[in-house]
Amino acid sequence: MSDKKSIGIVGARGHTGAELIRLIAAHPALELAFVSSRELAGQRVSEHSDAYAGELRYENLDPAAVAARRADVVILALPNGKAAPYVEAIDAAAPETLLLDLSADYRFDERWYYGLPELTRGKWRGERRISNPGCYATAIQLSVAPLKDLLAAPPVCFGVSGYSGAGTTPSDRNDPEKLRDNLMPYSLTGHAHEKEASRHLGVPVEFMPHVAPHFRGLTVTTNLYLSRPLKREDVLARFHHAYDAEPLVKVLDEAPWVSRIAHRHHAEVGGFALSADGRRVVVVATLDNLLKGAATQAMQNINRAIGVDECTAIPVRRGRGERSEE
Ligand SMILES: NC(=O)C1=CN([C@@H]2O[C@H](COP(=O)(O)OP(=O)(O)OC[C@H]3O[C@@H](n4cnc5c(N)ncnc54)[C@H](OP(=O)(O)O)[C@@H]3O)[C@@H](O)[C@H]2O)C=CC1
Ligand SMILES: CC(=O)N[C@@H](CCC(=O)OP(=O)(O)O)C(=O)O
Repeated sequence: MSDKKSIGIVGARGHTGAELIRLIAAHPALELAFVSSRELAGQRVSEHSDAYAGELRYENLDPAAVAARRADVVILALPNGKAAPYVEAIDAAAPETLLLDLSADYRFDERWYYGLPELTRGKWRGERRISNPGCYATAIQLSVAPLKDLLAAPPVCFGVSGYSGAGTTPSDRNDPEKLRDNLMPYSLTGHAHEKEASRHLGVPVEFMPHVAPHFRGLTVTTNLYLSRPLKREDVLARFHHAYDAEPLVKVLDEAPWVSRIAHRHHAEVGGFALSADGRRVVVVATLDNLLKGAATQAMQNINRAIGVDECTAIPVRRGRGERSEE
């Protein structure tokens, strides 16, 4: 009998579900027990994922059926607003299940651990309910946290995402025709990730998202006014101090490019352009919204909760102070 933990994915047809299947297929301590999709029910997972070689087929599982499987771990990768019936069924029938939700539904719920490991792992108290952060919200928080004590005004964050960020439900924001040669602004005040980042940083931020014609990867460029002047080396030192021990956050001298982050598991933070008076700094962050912005971060959180190294099955190479992925 396998001593691996069983894991199921609800919403496994989607962009993040596909990345999770890839990560789990290579995981030494996890075994894919079920994958739920209404559209792909009956089809072999191996026909849709080149990373998975087993016999498993997609199934259409309702909340009661998911809970009845009694998997050790369940990931919900559903559109926003759809998680509650699954959470309720698991709470009732299998409360010991480790449950991770990728949507925004529990990011403001005090009973759930908000898992942005580099910033919140010290707050994990063994919770079995984990809310995975939003993609832009991850980039915003990683950009602001090292300077949080020096803010003279709310940071202003300009975000540009690839259209995989908008999921697979058809909309203007994932329509390649409408995005062709275009940059589409949306939710310019009050975006959910503005509220999420403000809540978890504990300081207000202002966020202006856009979607672009590329498929995956996002950039957040953040303008921060400081309460006292800093030199560029001081800013760099703060970011290095915050992230040099982190395998999945790289601090760069130059501003990172989104074209270099697709399919990579880490976030990059760099640029650090200062105004002449040292009171304004601009920080640029990139990450792959489907990986560090979703599936990879979920895997970090699950790894920690099942008691294995946080980077298990995440392709990261460490050593000599320089961390880069395989
Ligand atoms: N895309 C991204 O960059 C990021 C996404 N997230 C969040 O992760 C979650 C998943 O995102 P993503 O993978 O992009 O979404 P997709 O739209 O690509 O996939 C959604 C999945 O949910 C299933 N689904 C849709 N509606 C329902 C329903 N009513 N009941 C049951 N299943 C349903 C779909 O499969 P089927 O229809 O076959 O059942 C599909 O498998 C979302 O909450 C999103 O906000 C978080 C960070 C980044
Ligand atoms: C381009 C695009 O549309 N991106 C999504 C963010 C994706 C994400 O992280 O979503 P959740 O917070 O919903 O989990 C958006 O702005 O809503």
